[in-house]
Amino acid sequence: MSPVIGVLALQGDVREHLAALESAGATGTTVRRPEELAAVDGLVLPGGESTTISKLAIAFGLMEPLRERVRAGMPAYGSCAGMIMLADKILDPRSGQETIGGIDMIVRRNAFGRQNESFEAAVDVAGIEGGPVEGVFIRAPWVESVGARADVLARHGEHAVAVRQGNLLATSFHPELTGDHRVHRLFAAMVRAAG
Ligand SMILES: NC(=O)CC[C@H](N)C(=O)O
Repeated sequence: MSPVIGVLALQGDVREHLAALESAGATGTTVRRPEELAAVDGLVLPGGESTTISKLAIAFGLMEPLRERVRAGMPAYGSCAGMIMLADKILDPRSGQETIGGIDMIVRRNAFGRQNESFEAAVDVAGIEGGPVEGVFIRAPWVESVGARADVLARHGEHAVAVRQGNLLATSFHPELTGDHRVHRLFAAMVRAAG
């Protein structure tokens, strides 16, 4: 059976992730309410603006349910702002900014520069066959440091840009914008394996 994977739909590039999940053989659905979160097998946290996503998650009563499901082992994949949401710690949070946490790492927001410094780069990701993926970096975070429980799957230059810890996966870049669905296939396989 194809797993049902939610996309947190508070803000950000929700549609692109839903399309990428469908192409990866999963069923995608939007999640805005705790009841919707309870019904999915895994969750994608899209890119957007992590400060806004944090505020809306609190306002929608989703922050605690998200933390509980992640703690209980629900697979989650965060791209860009979603990576920030899965980090245990932000180096430079805005005041009041919270994360769901779960990955033992410290991230730096906007580390690769501003919007007009956005770029694409080929990124070799451990566990993804068939050559590098095209990474789209838009005001992307990088991983400043990871703890012992997290594995770095990819780097761009010196900096970690893809990390996995158990059922949690995070990338600095946006695979949903490229038409290459291998990262979503990897995540769908993680969700199937957890089910
Ligand atoms: N494309 C993105 O998701 C940008 C992330 C944004 N810079 C943040 O702090 O959330």
